Amino acid sequence: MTVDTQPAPRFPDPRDFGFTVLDEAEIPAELTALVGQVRSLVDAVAHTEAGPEALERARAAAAEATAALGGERRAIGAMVRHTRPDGGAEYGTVTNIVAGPTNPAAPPLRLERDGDGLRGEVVLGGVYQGPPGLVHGGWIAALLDQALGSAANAAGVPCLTAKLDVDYRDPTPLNVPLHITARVTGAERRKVFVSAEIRHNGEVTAEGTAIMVRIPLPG
Ligand SMILES: CCCCCCCC/C=C\CCCCCCCC(=O)SCCNC(=O)CCNC(=O)[C@H](O)C(C)(C)COP(=O)(O)OP(=O)(O)OC[C@H]1O[C@@H](n2cnc3c(N)ncnc32)[C@H](O)[C@@H]1OP(=O)(O)O
Repeated sequence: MTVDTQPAPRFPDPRDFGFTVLDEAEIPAELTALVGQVRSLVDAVAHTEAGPEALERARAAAAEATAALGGERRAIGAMVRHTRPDGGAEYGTVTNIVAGPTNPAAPPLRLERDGDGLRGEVVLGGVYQGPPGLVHGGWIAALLDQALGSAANAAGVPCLTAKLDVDYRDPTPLNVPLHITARVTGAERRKVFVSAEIRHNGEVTAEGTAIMVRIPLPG
């Protein structure tokens, strides 16, 4: 048996490649609170049965809130740095649709290191619905892709998904804690092989495997 004693490579600093990077501590608490409020609003709008007057009041308040933010916008591609307890850094885009901390459309999924992989927990409400009472299959794939990509990137290798396979084993319910795990299972030249699962109550509802391909970085 071969034991790999190589330390994981350090993820390159995206600033060295022209990306804007903010530390997650730089995200104002007021923005985090606003993002949470907008998530609640989206859920309320999607499910409301309020009458016309209440709907018009809510629309006007939403228009006012949009105007209050002015025209100042963060650049597309801006990244956020998360510093792990061991001092290492992990990066993602700040508006990532699955995990972005400033994106109200993201659940968000937060992943942390667990042994040689990652794990996280997420609850998806009715705005992630596909079949009645169940999570949309595309969102299941999105959760798995994020976990798979994060596992490969957490191993210090900037890479993109080249191939994603999803097995939908059992229906994935809404409004319950979903447990997600992901790990690197192998590597060959520029390919990194990764595997992930979504579980509810300990039962696997979906499994994903992917081939991630390392991005050639200049220099
Ligand atoms: C320091 C700054 C870094 C900044 C960037 C940070 C990254 C992210 C950081 C944090 C993220 C956290 C998590 C994110 C999670 C979400 C992930 C996503 O959603 S990714 C978006 C969707 N995916 C795409 O848009 C890819 C589109 N495809 C491509 O760009 C190319 O096809 C690419 C790069 C994948 C490969 O193209 P080629 O020209 O560079 O390389 P070729 O030679 O074709 O392939 C290399 C090897 O890969 C295999 N390969 C390529 N495609 C394959 C496929 N579909 N199936 C199987 N193998 C494939 C080939 O057979 C070859 O293997 P052999 O070395 O010969 O053994």
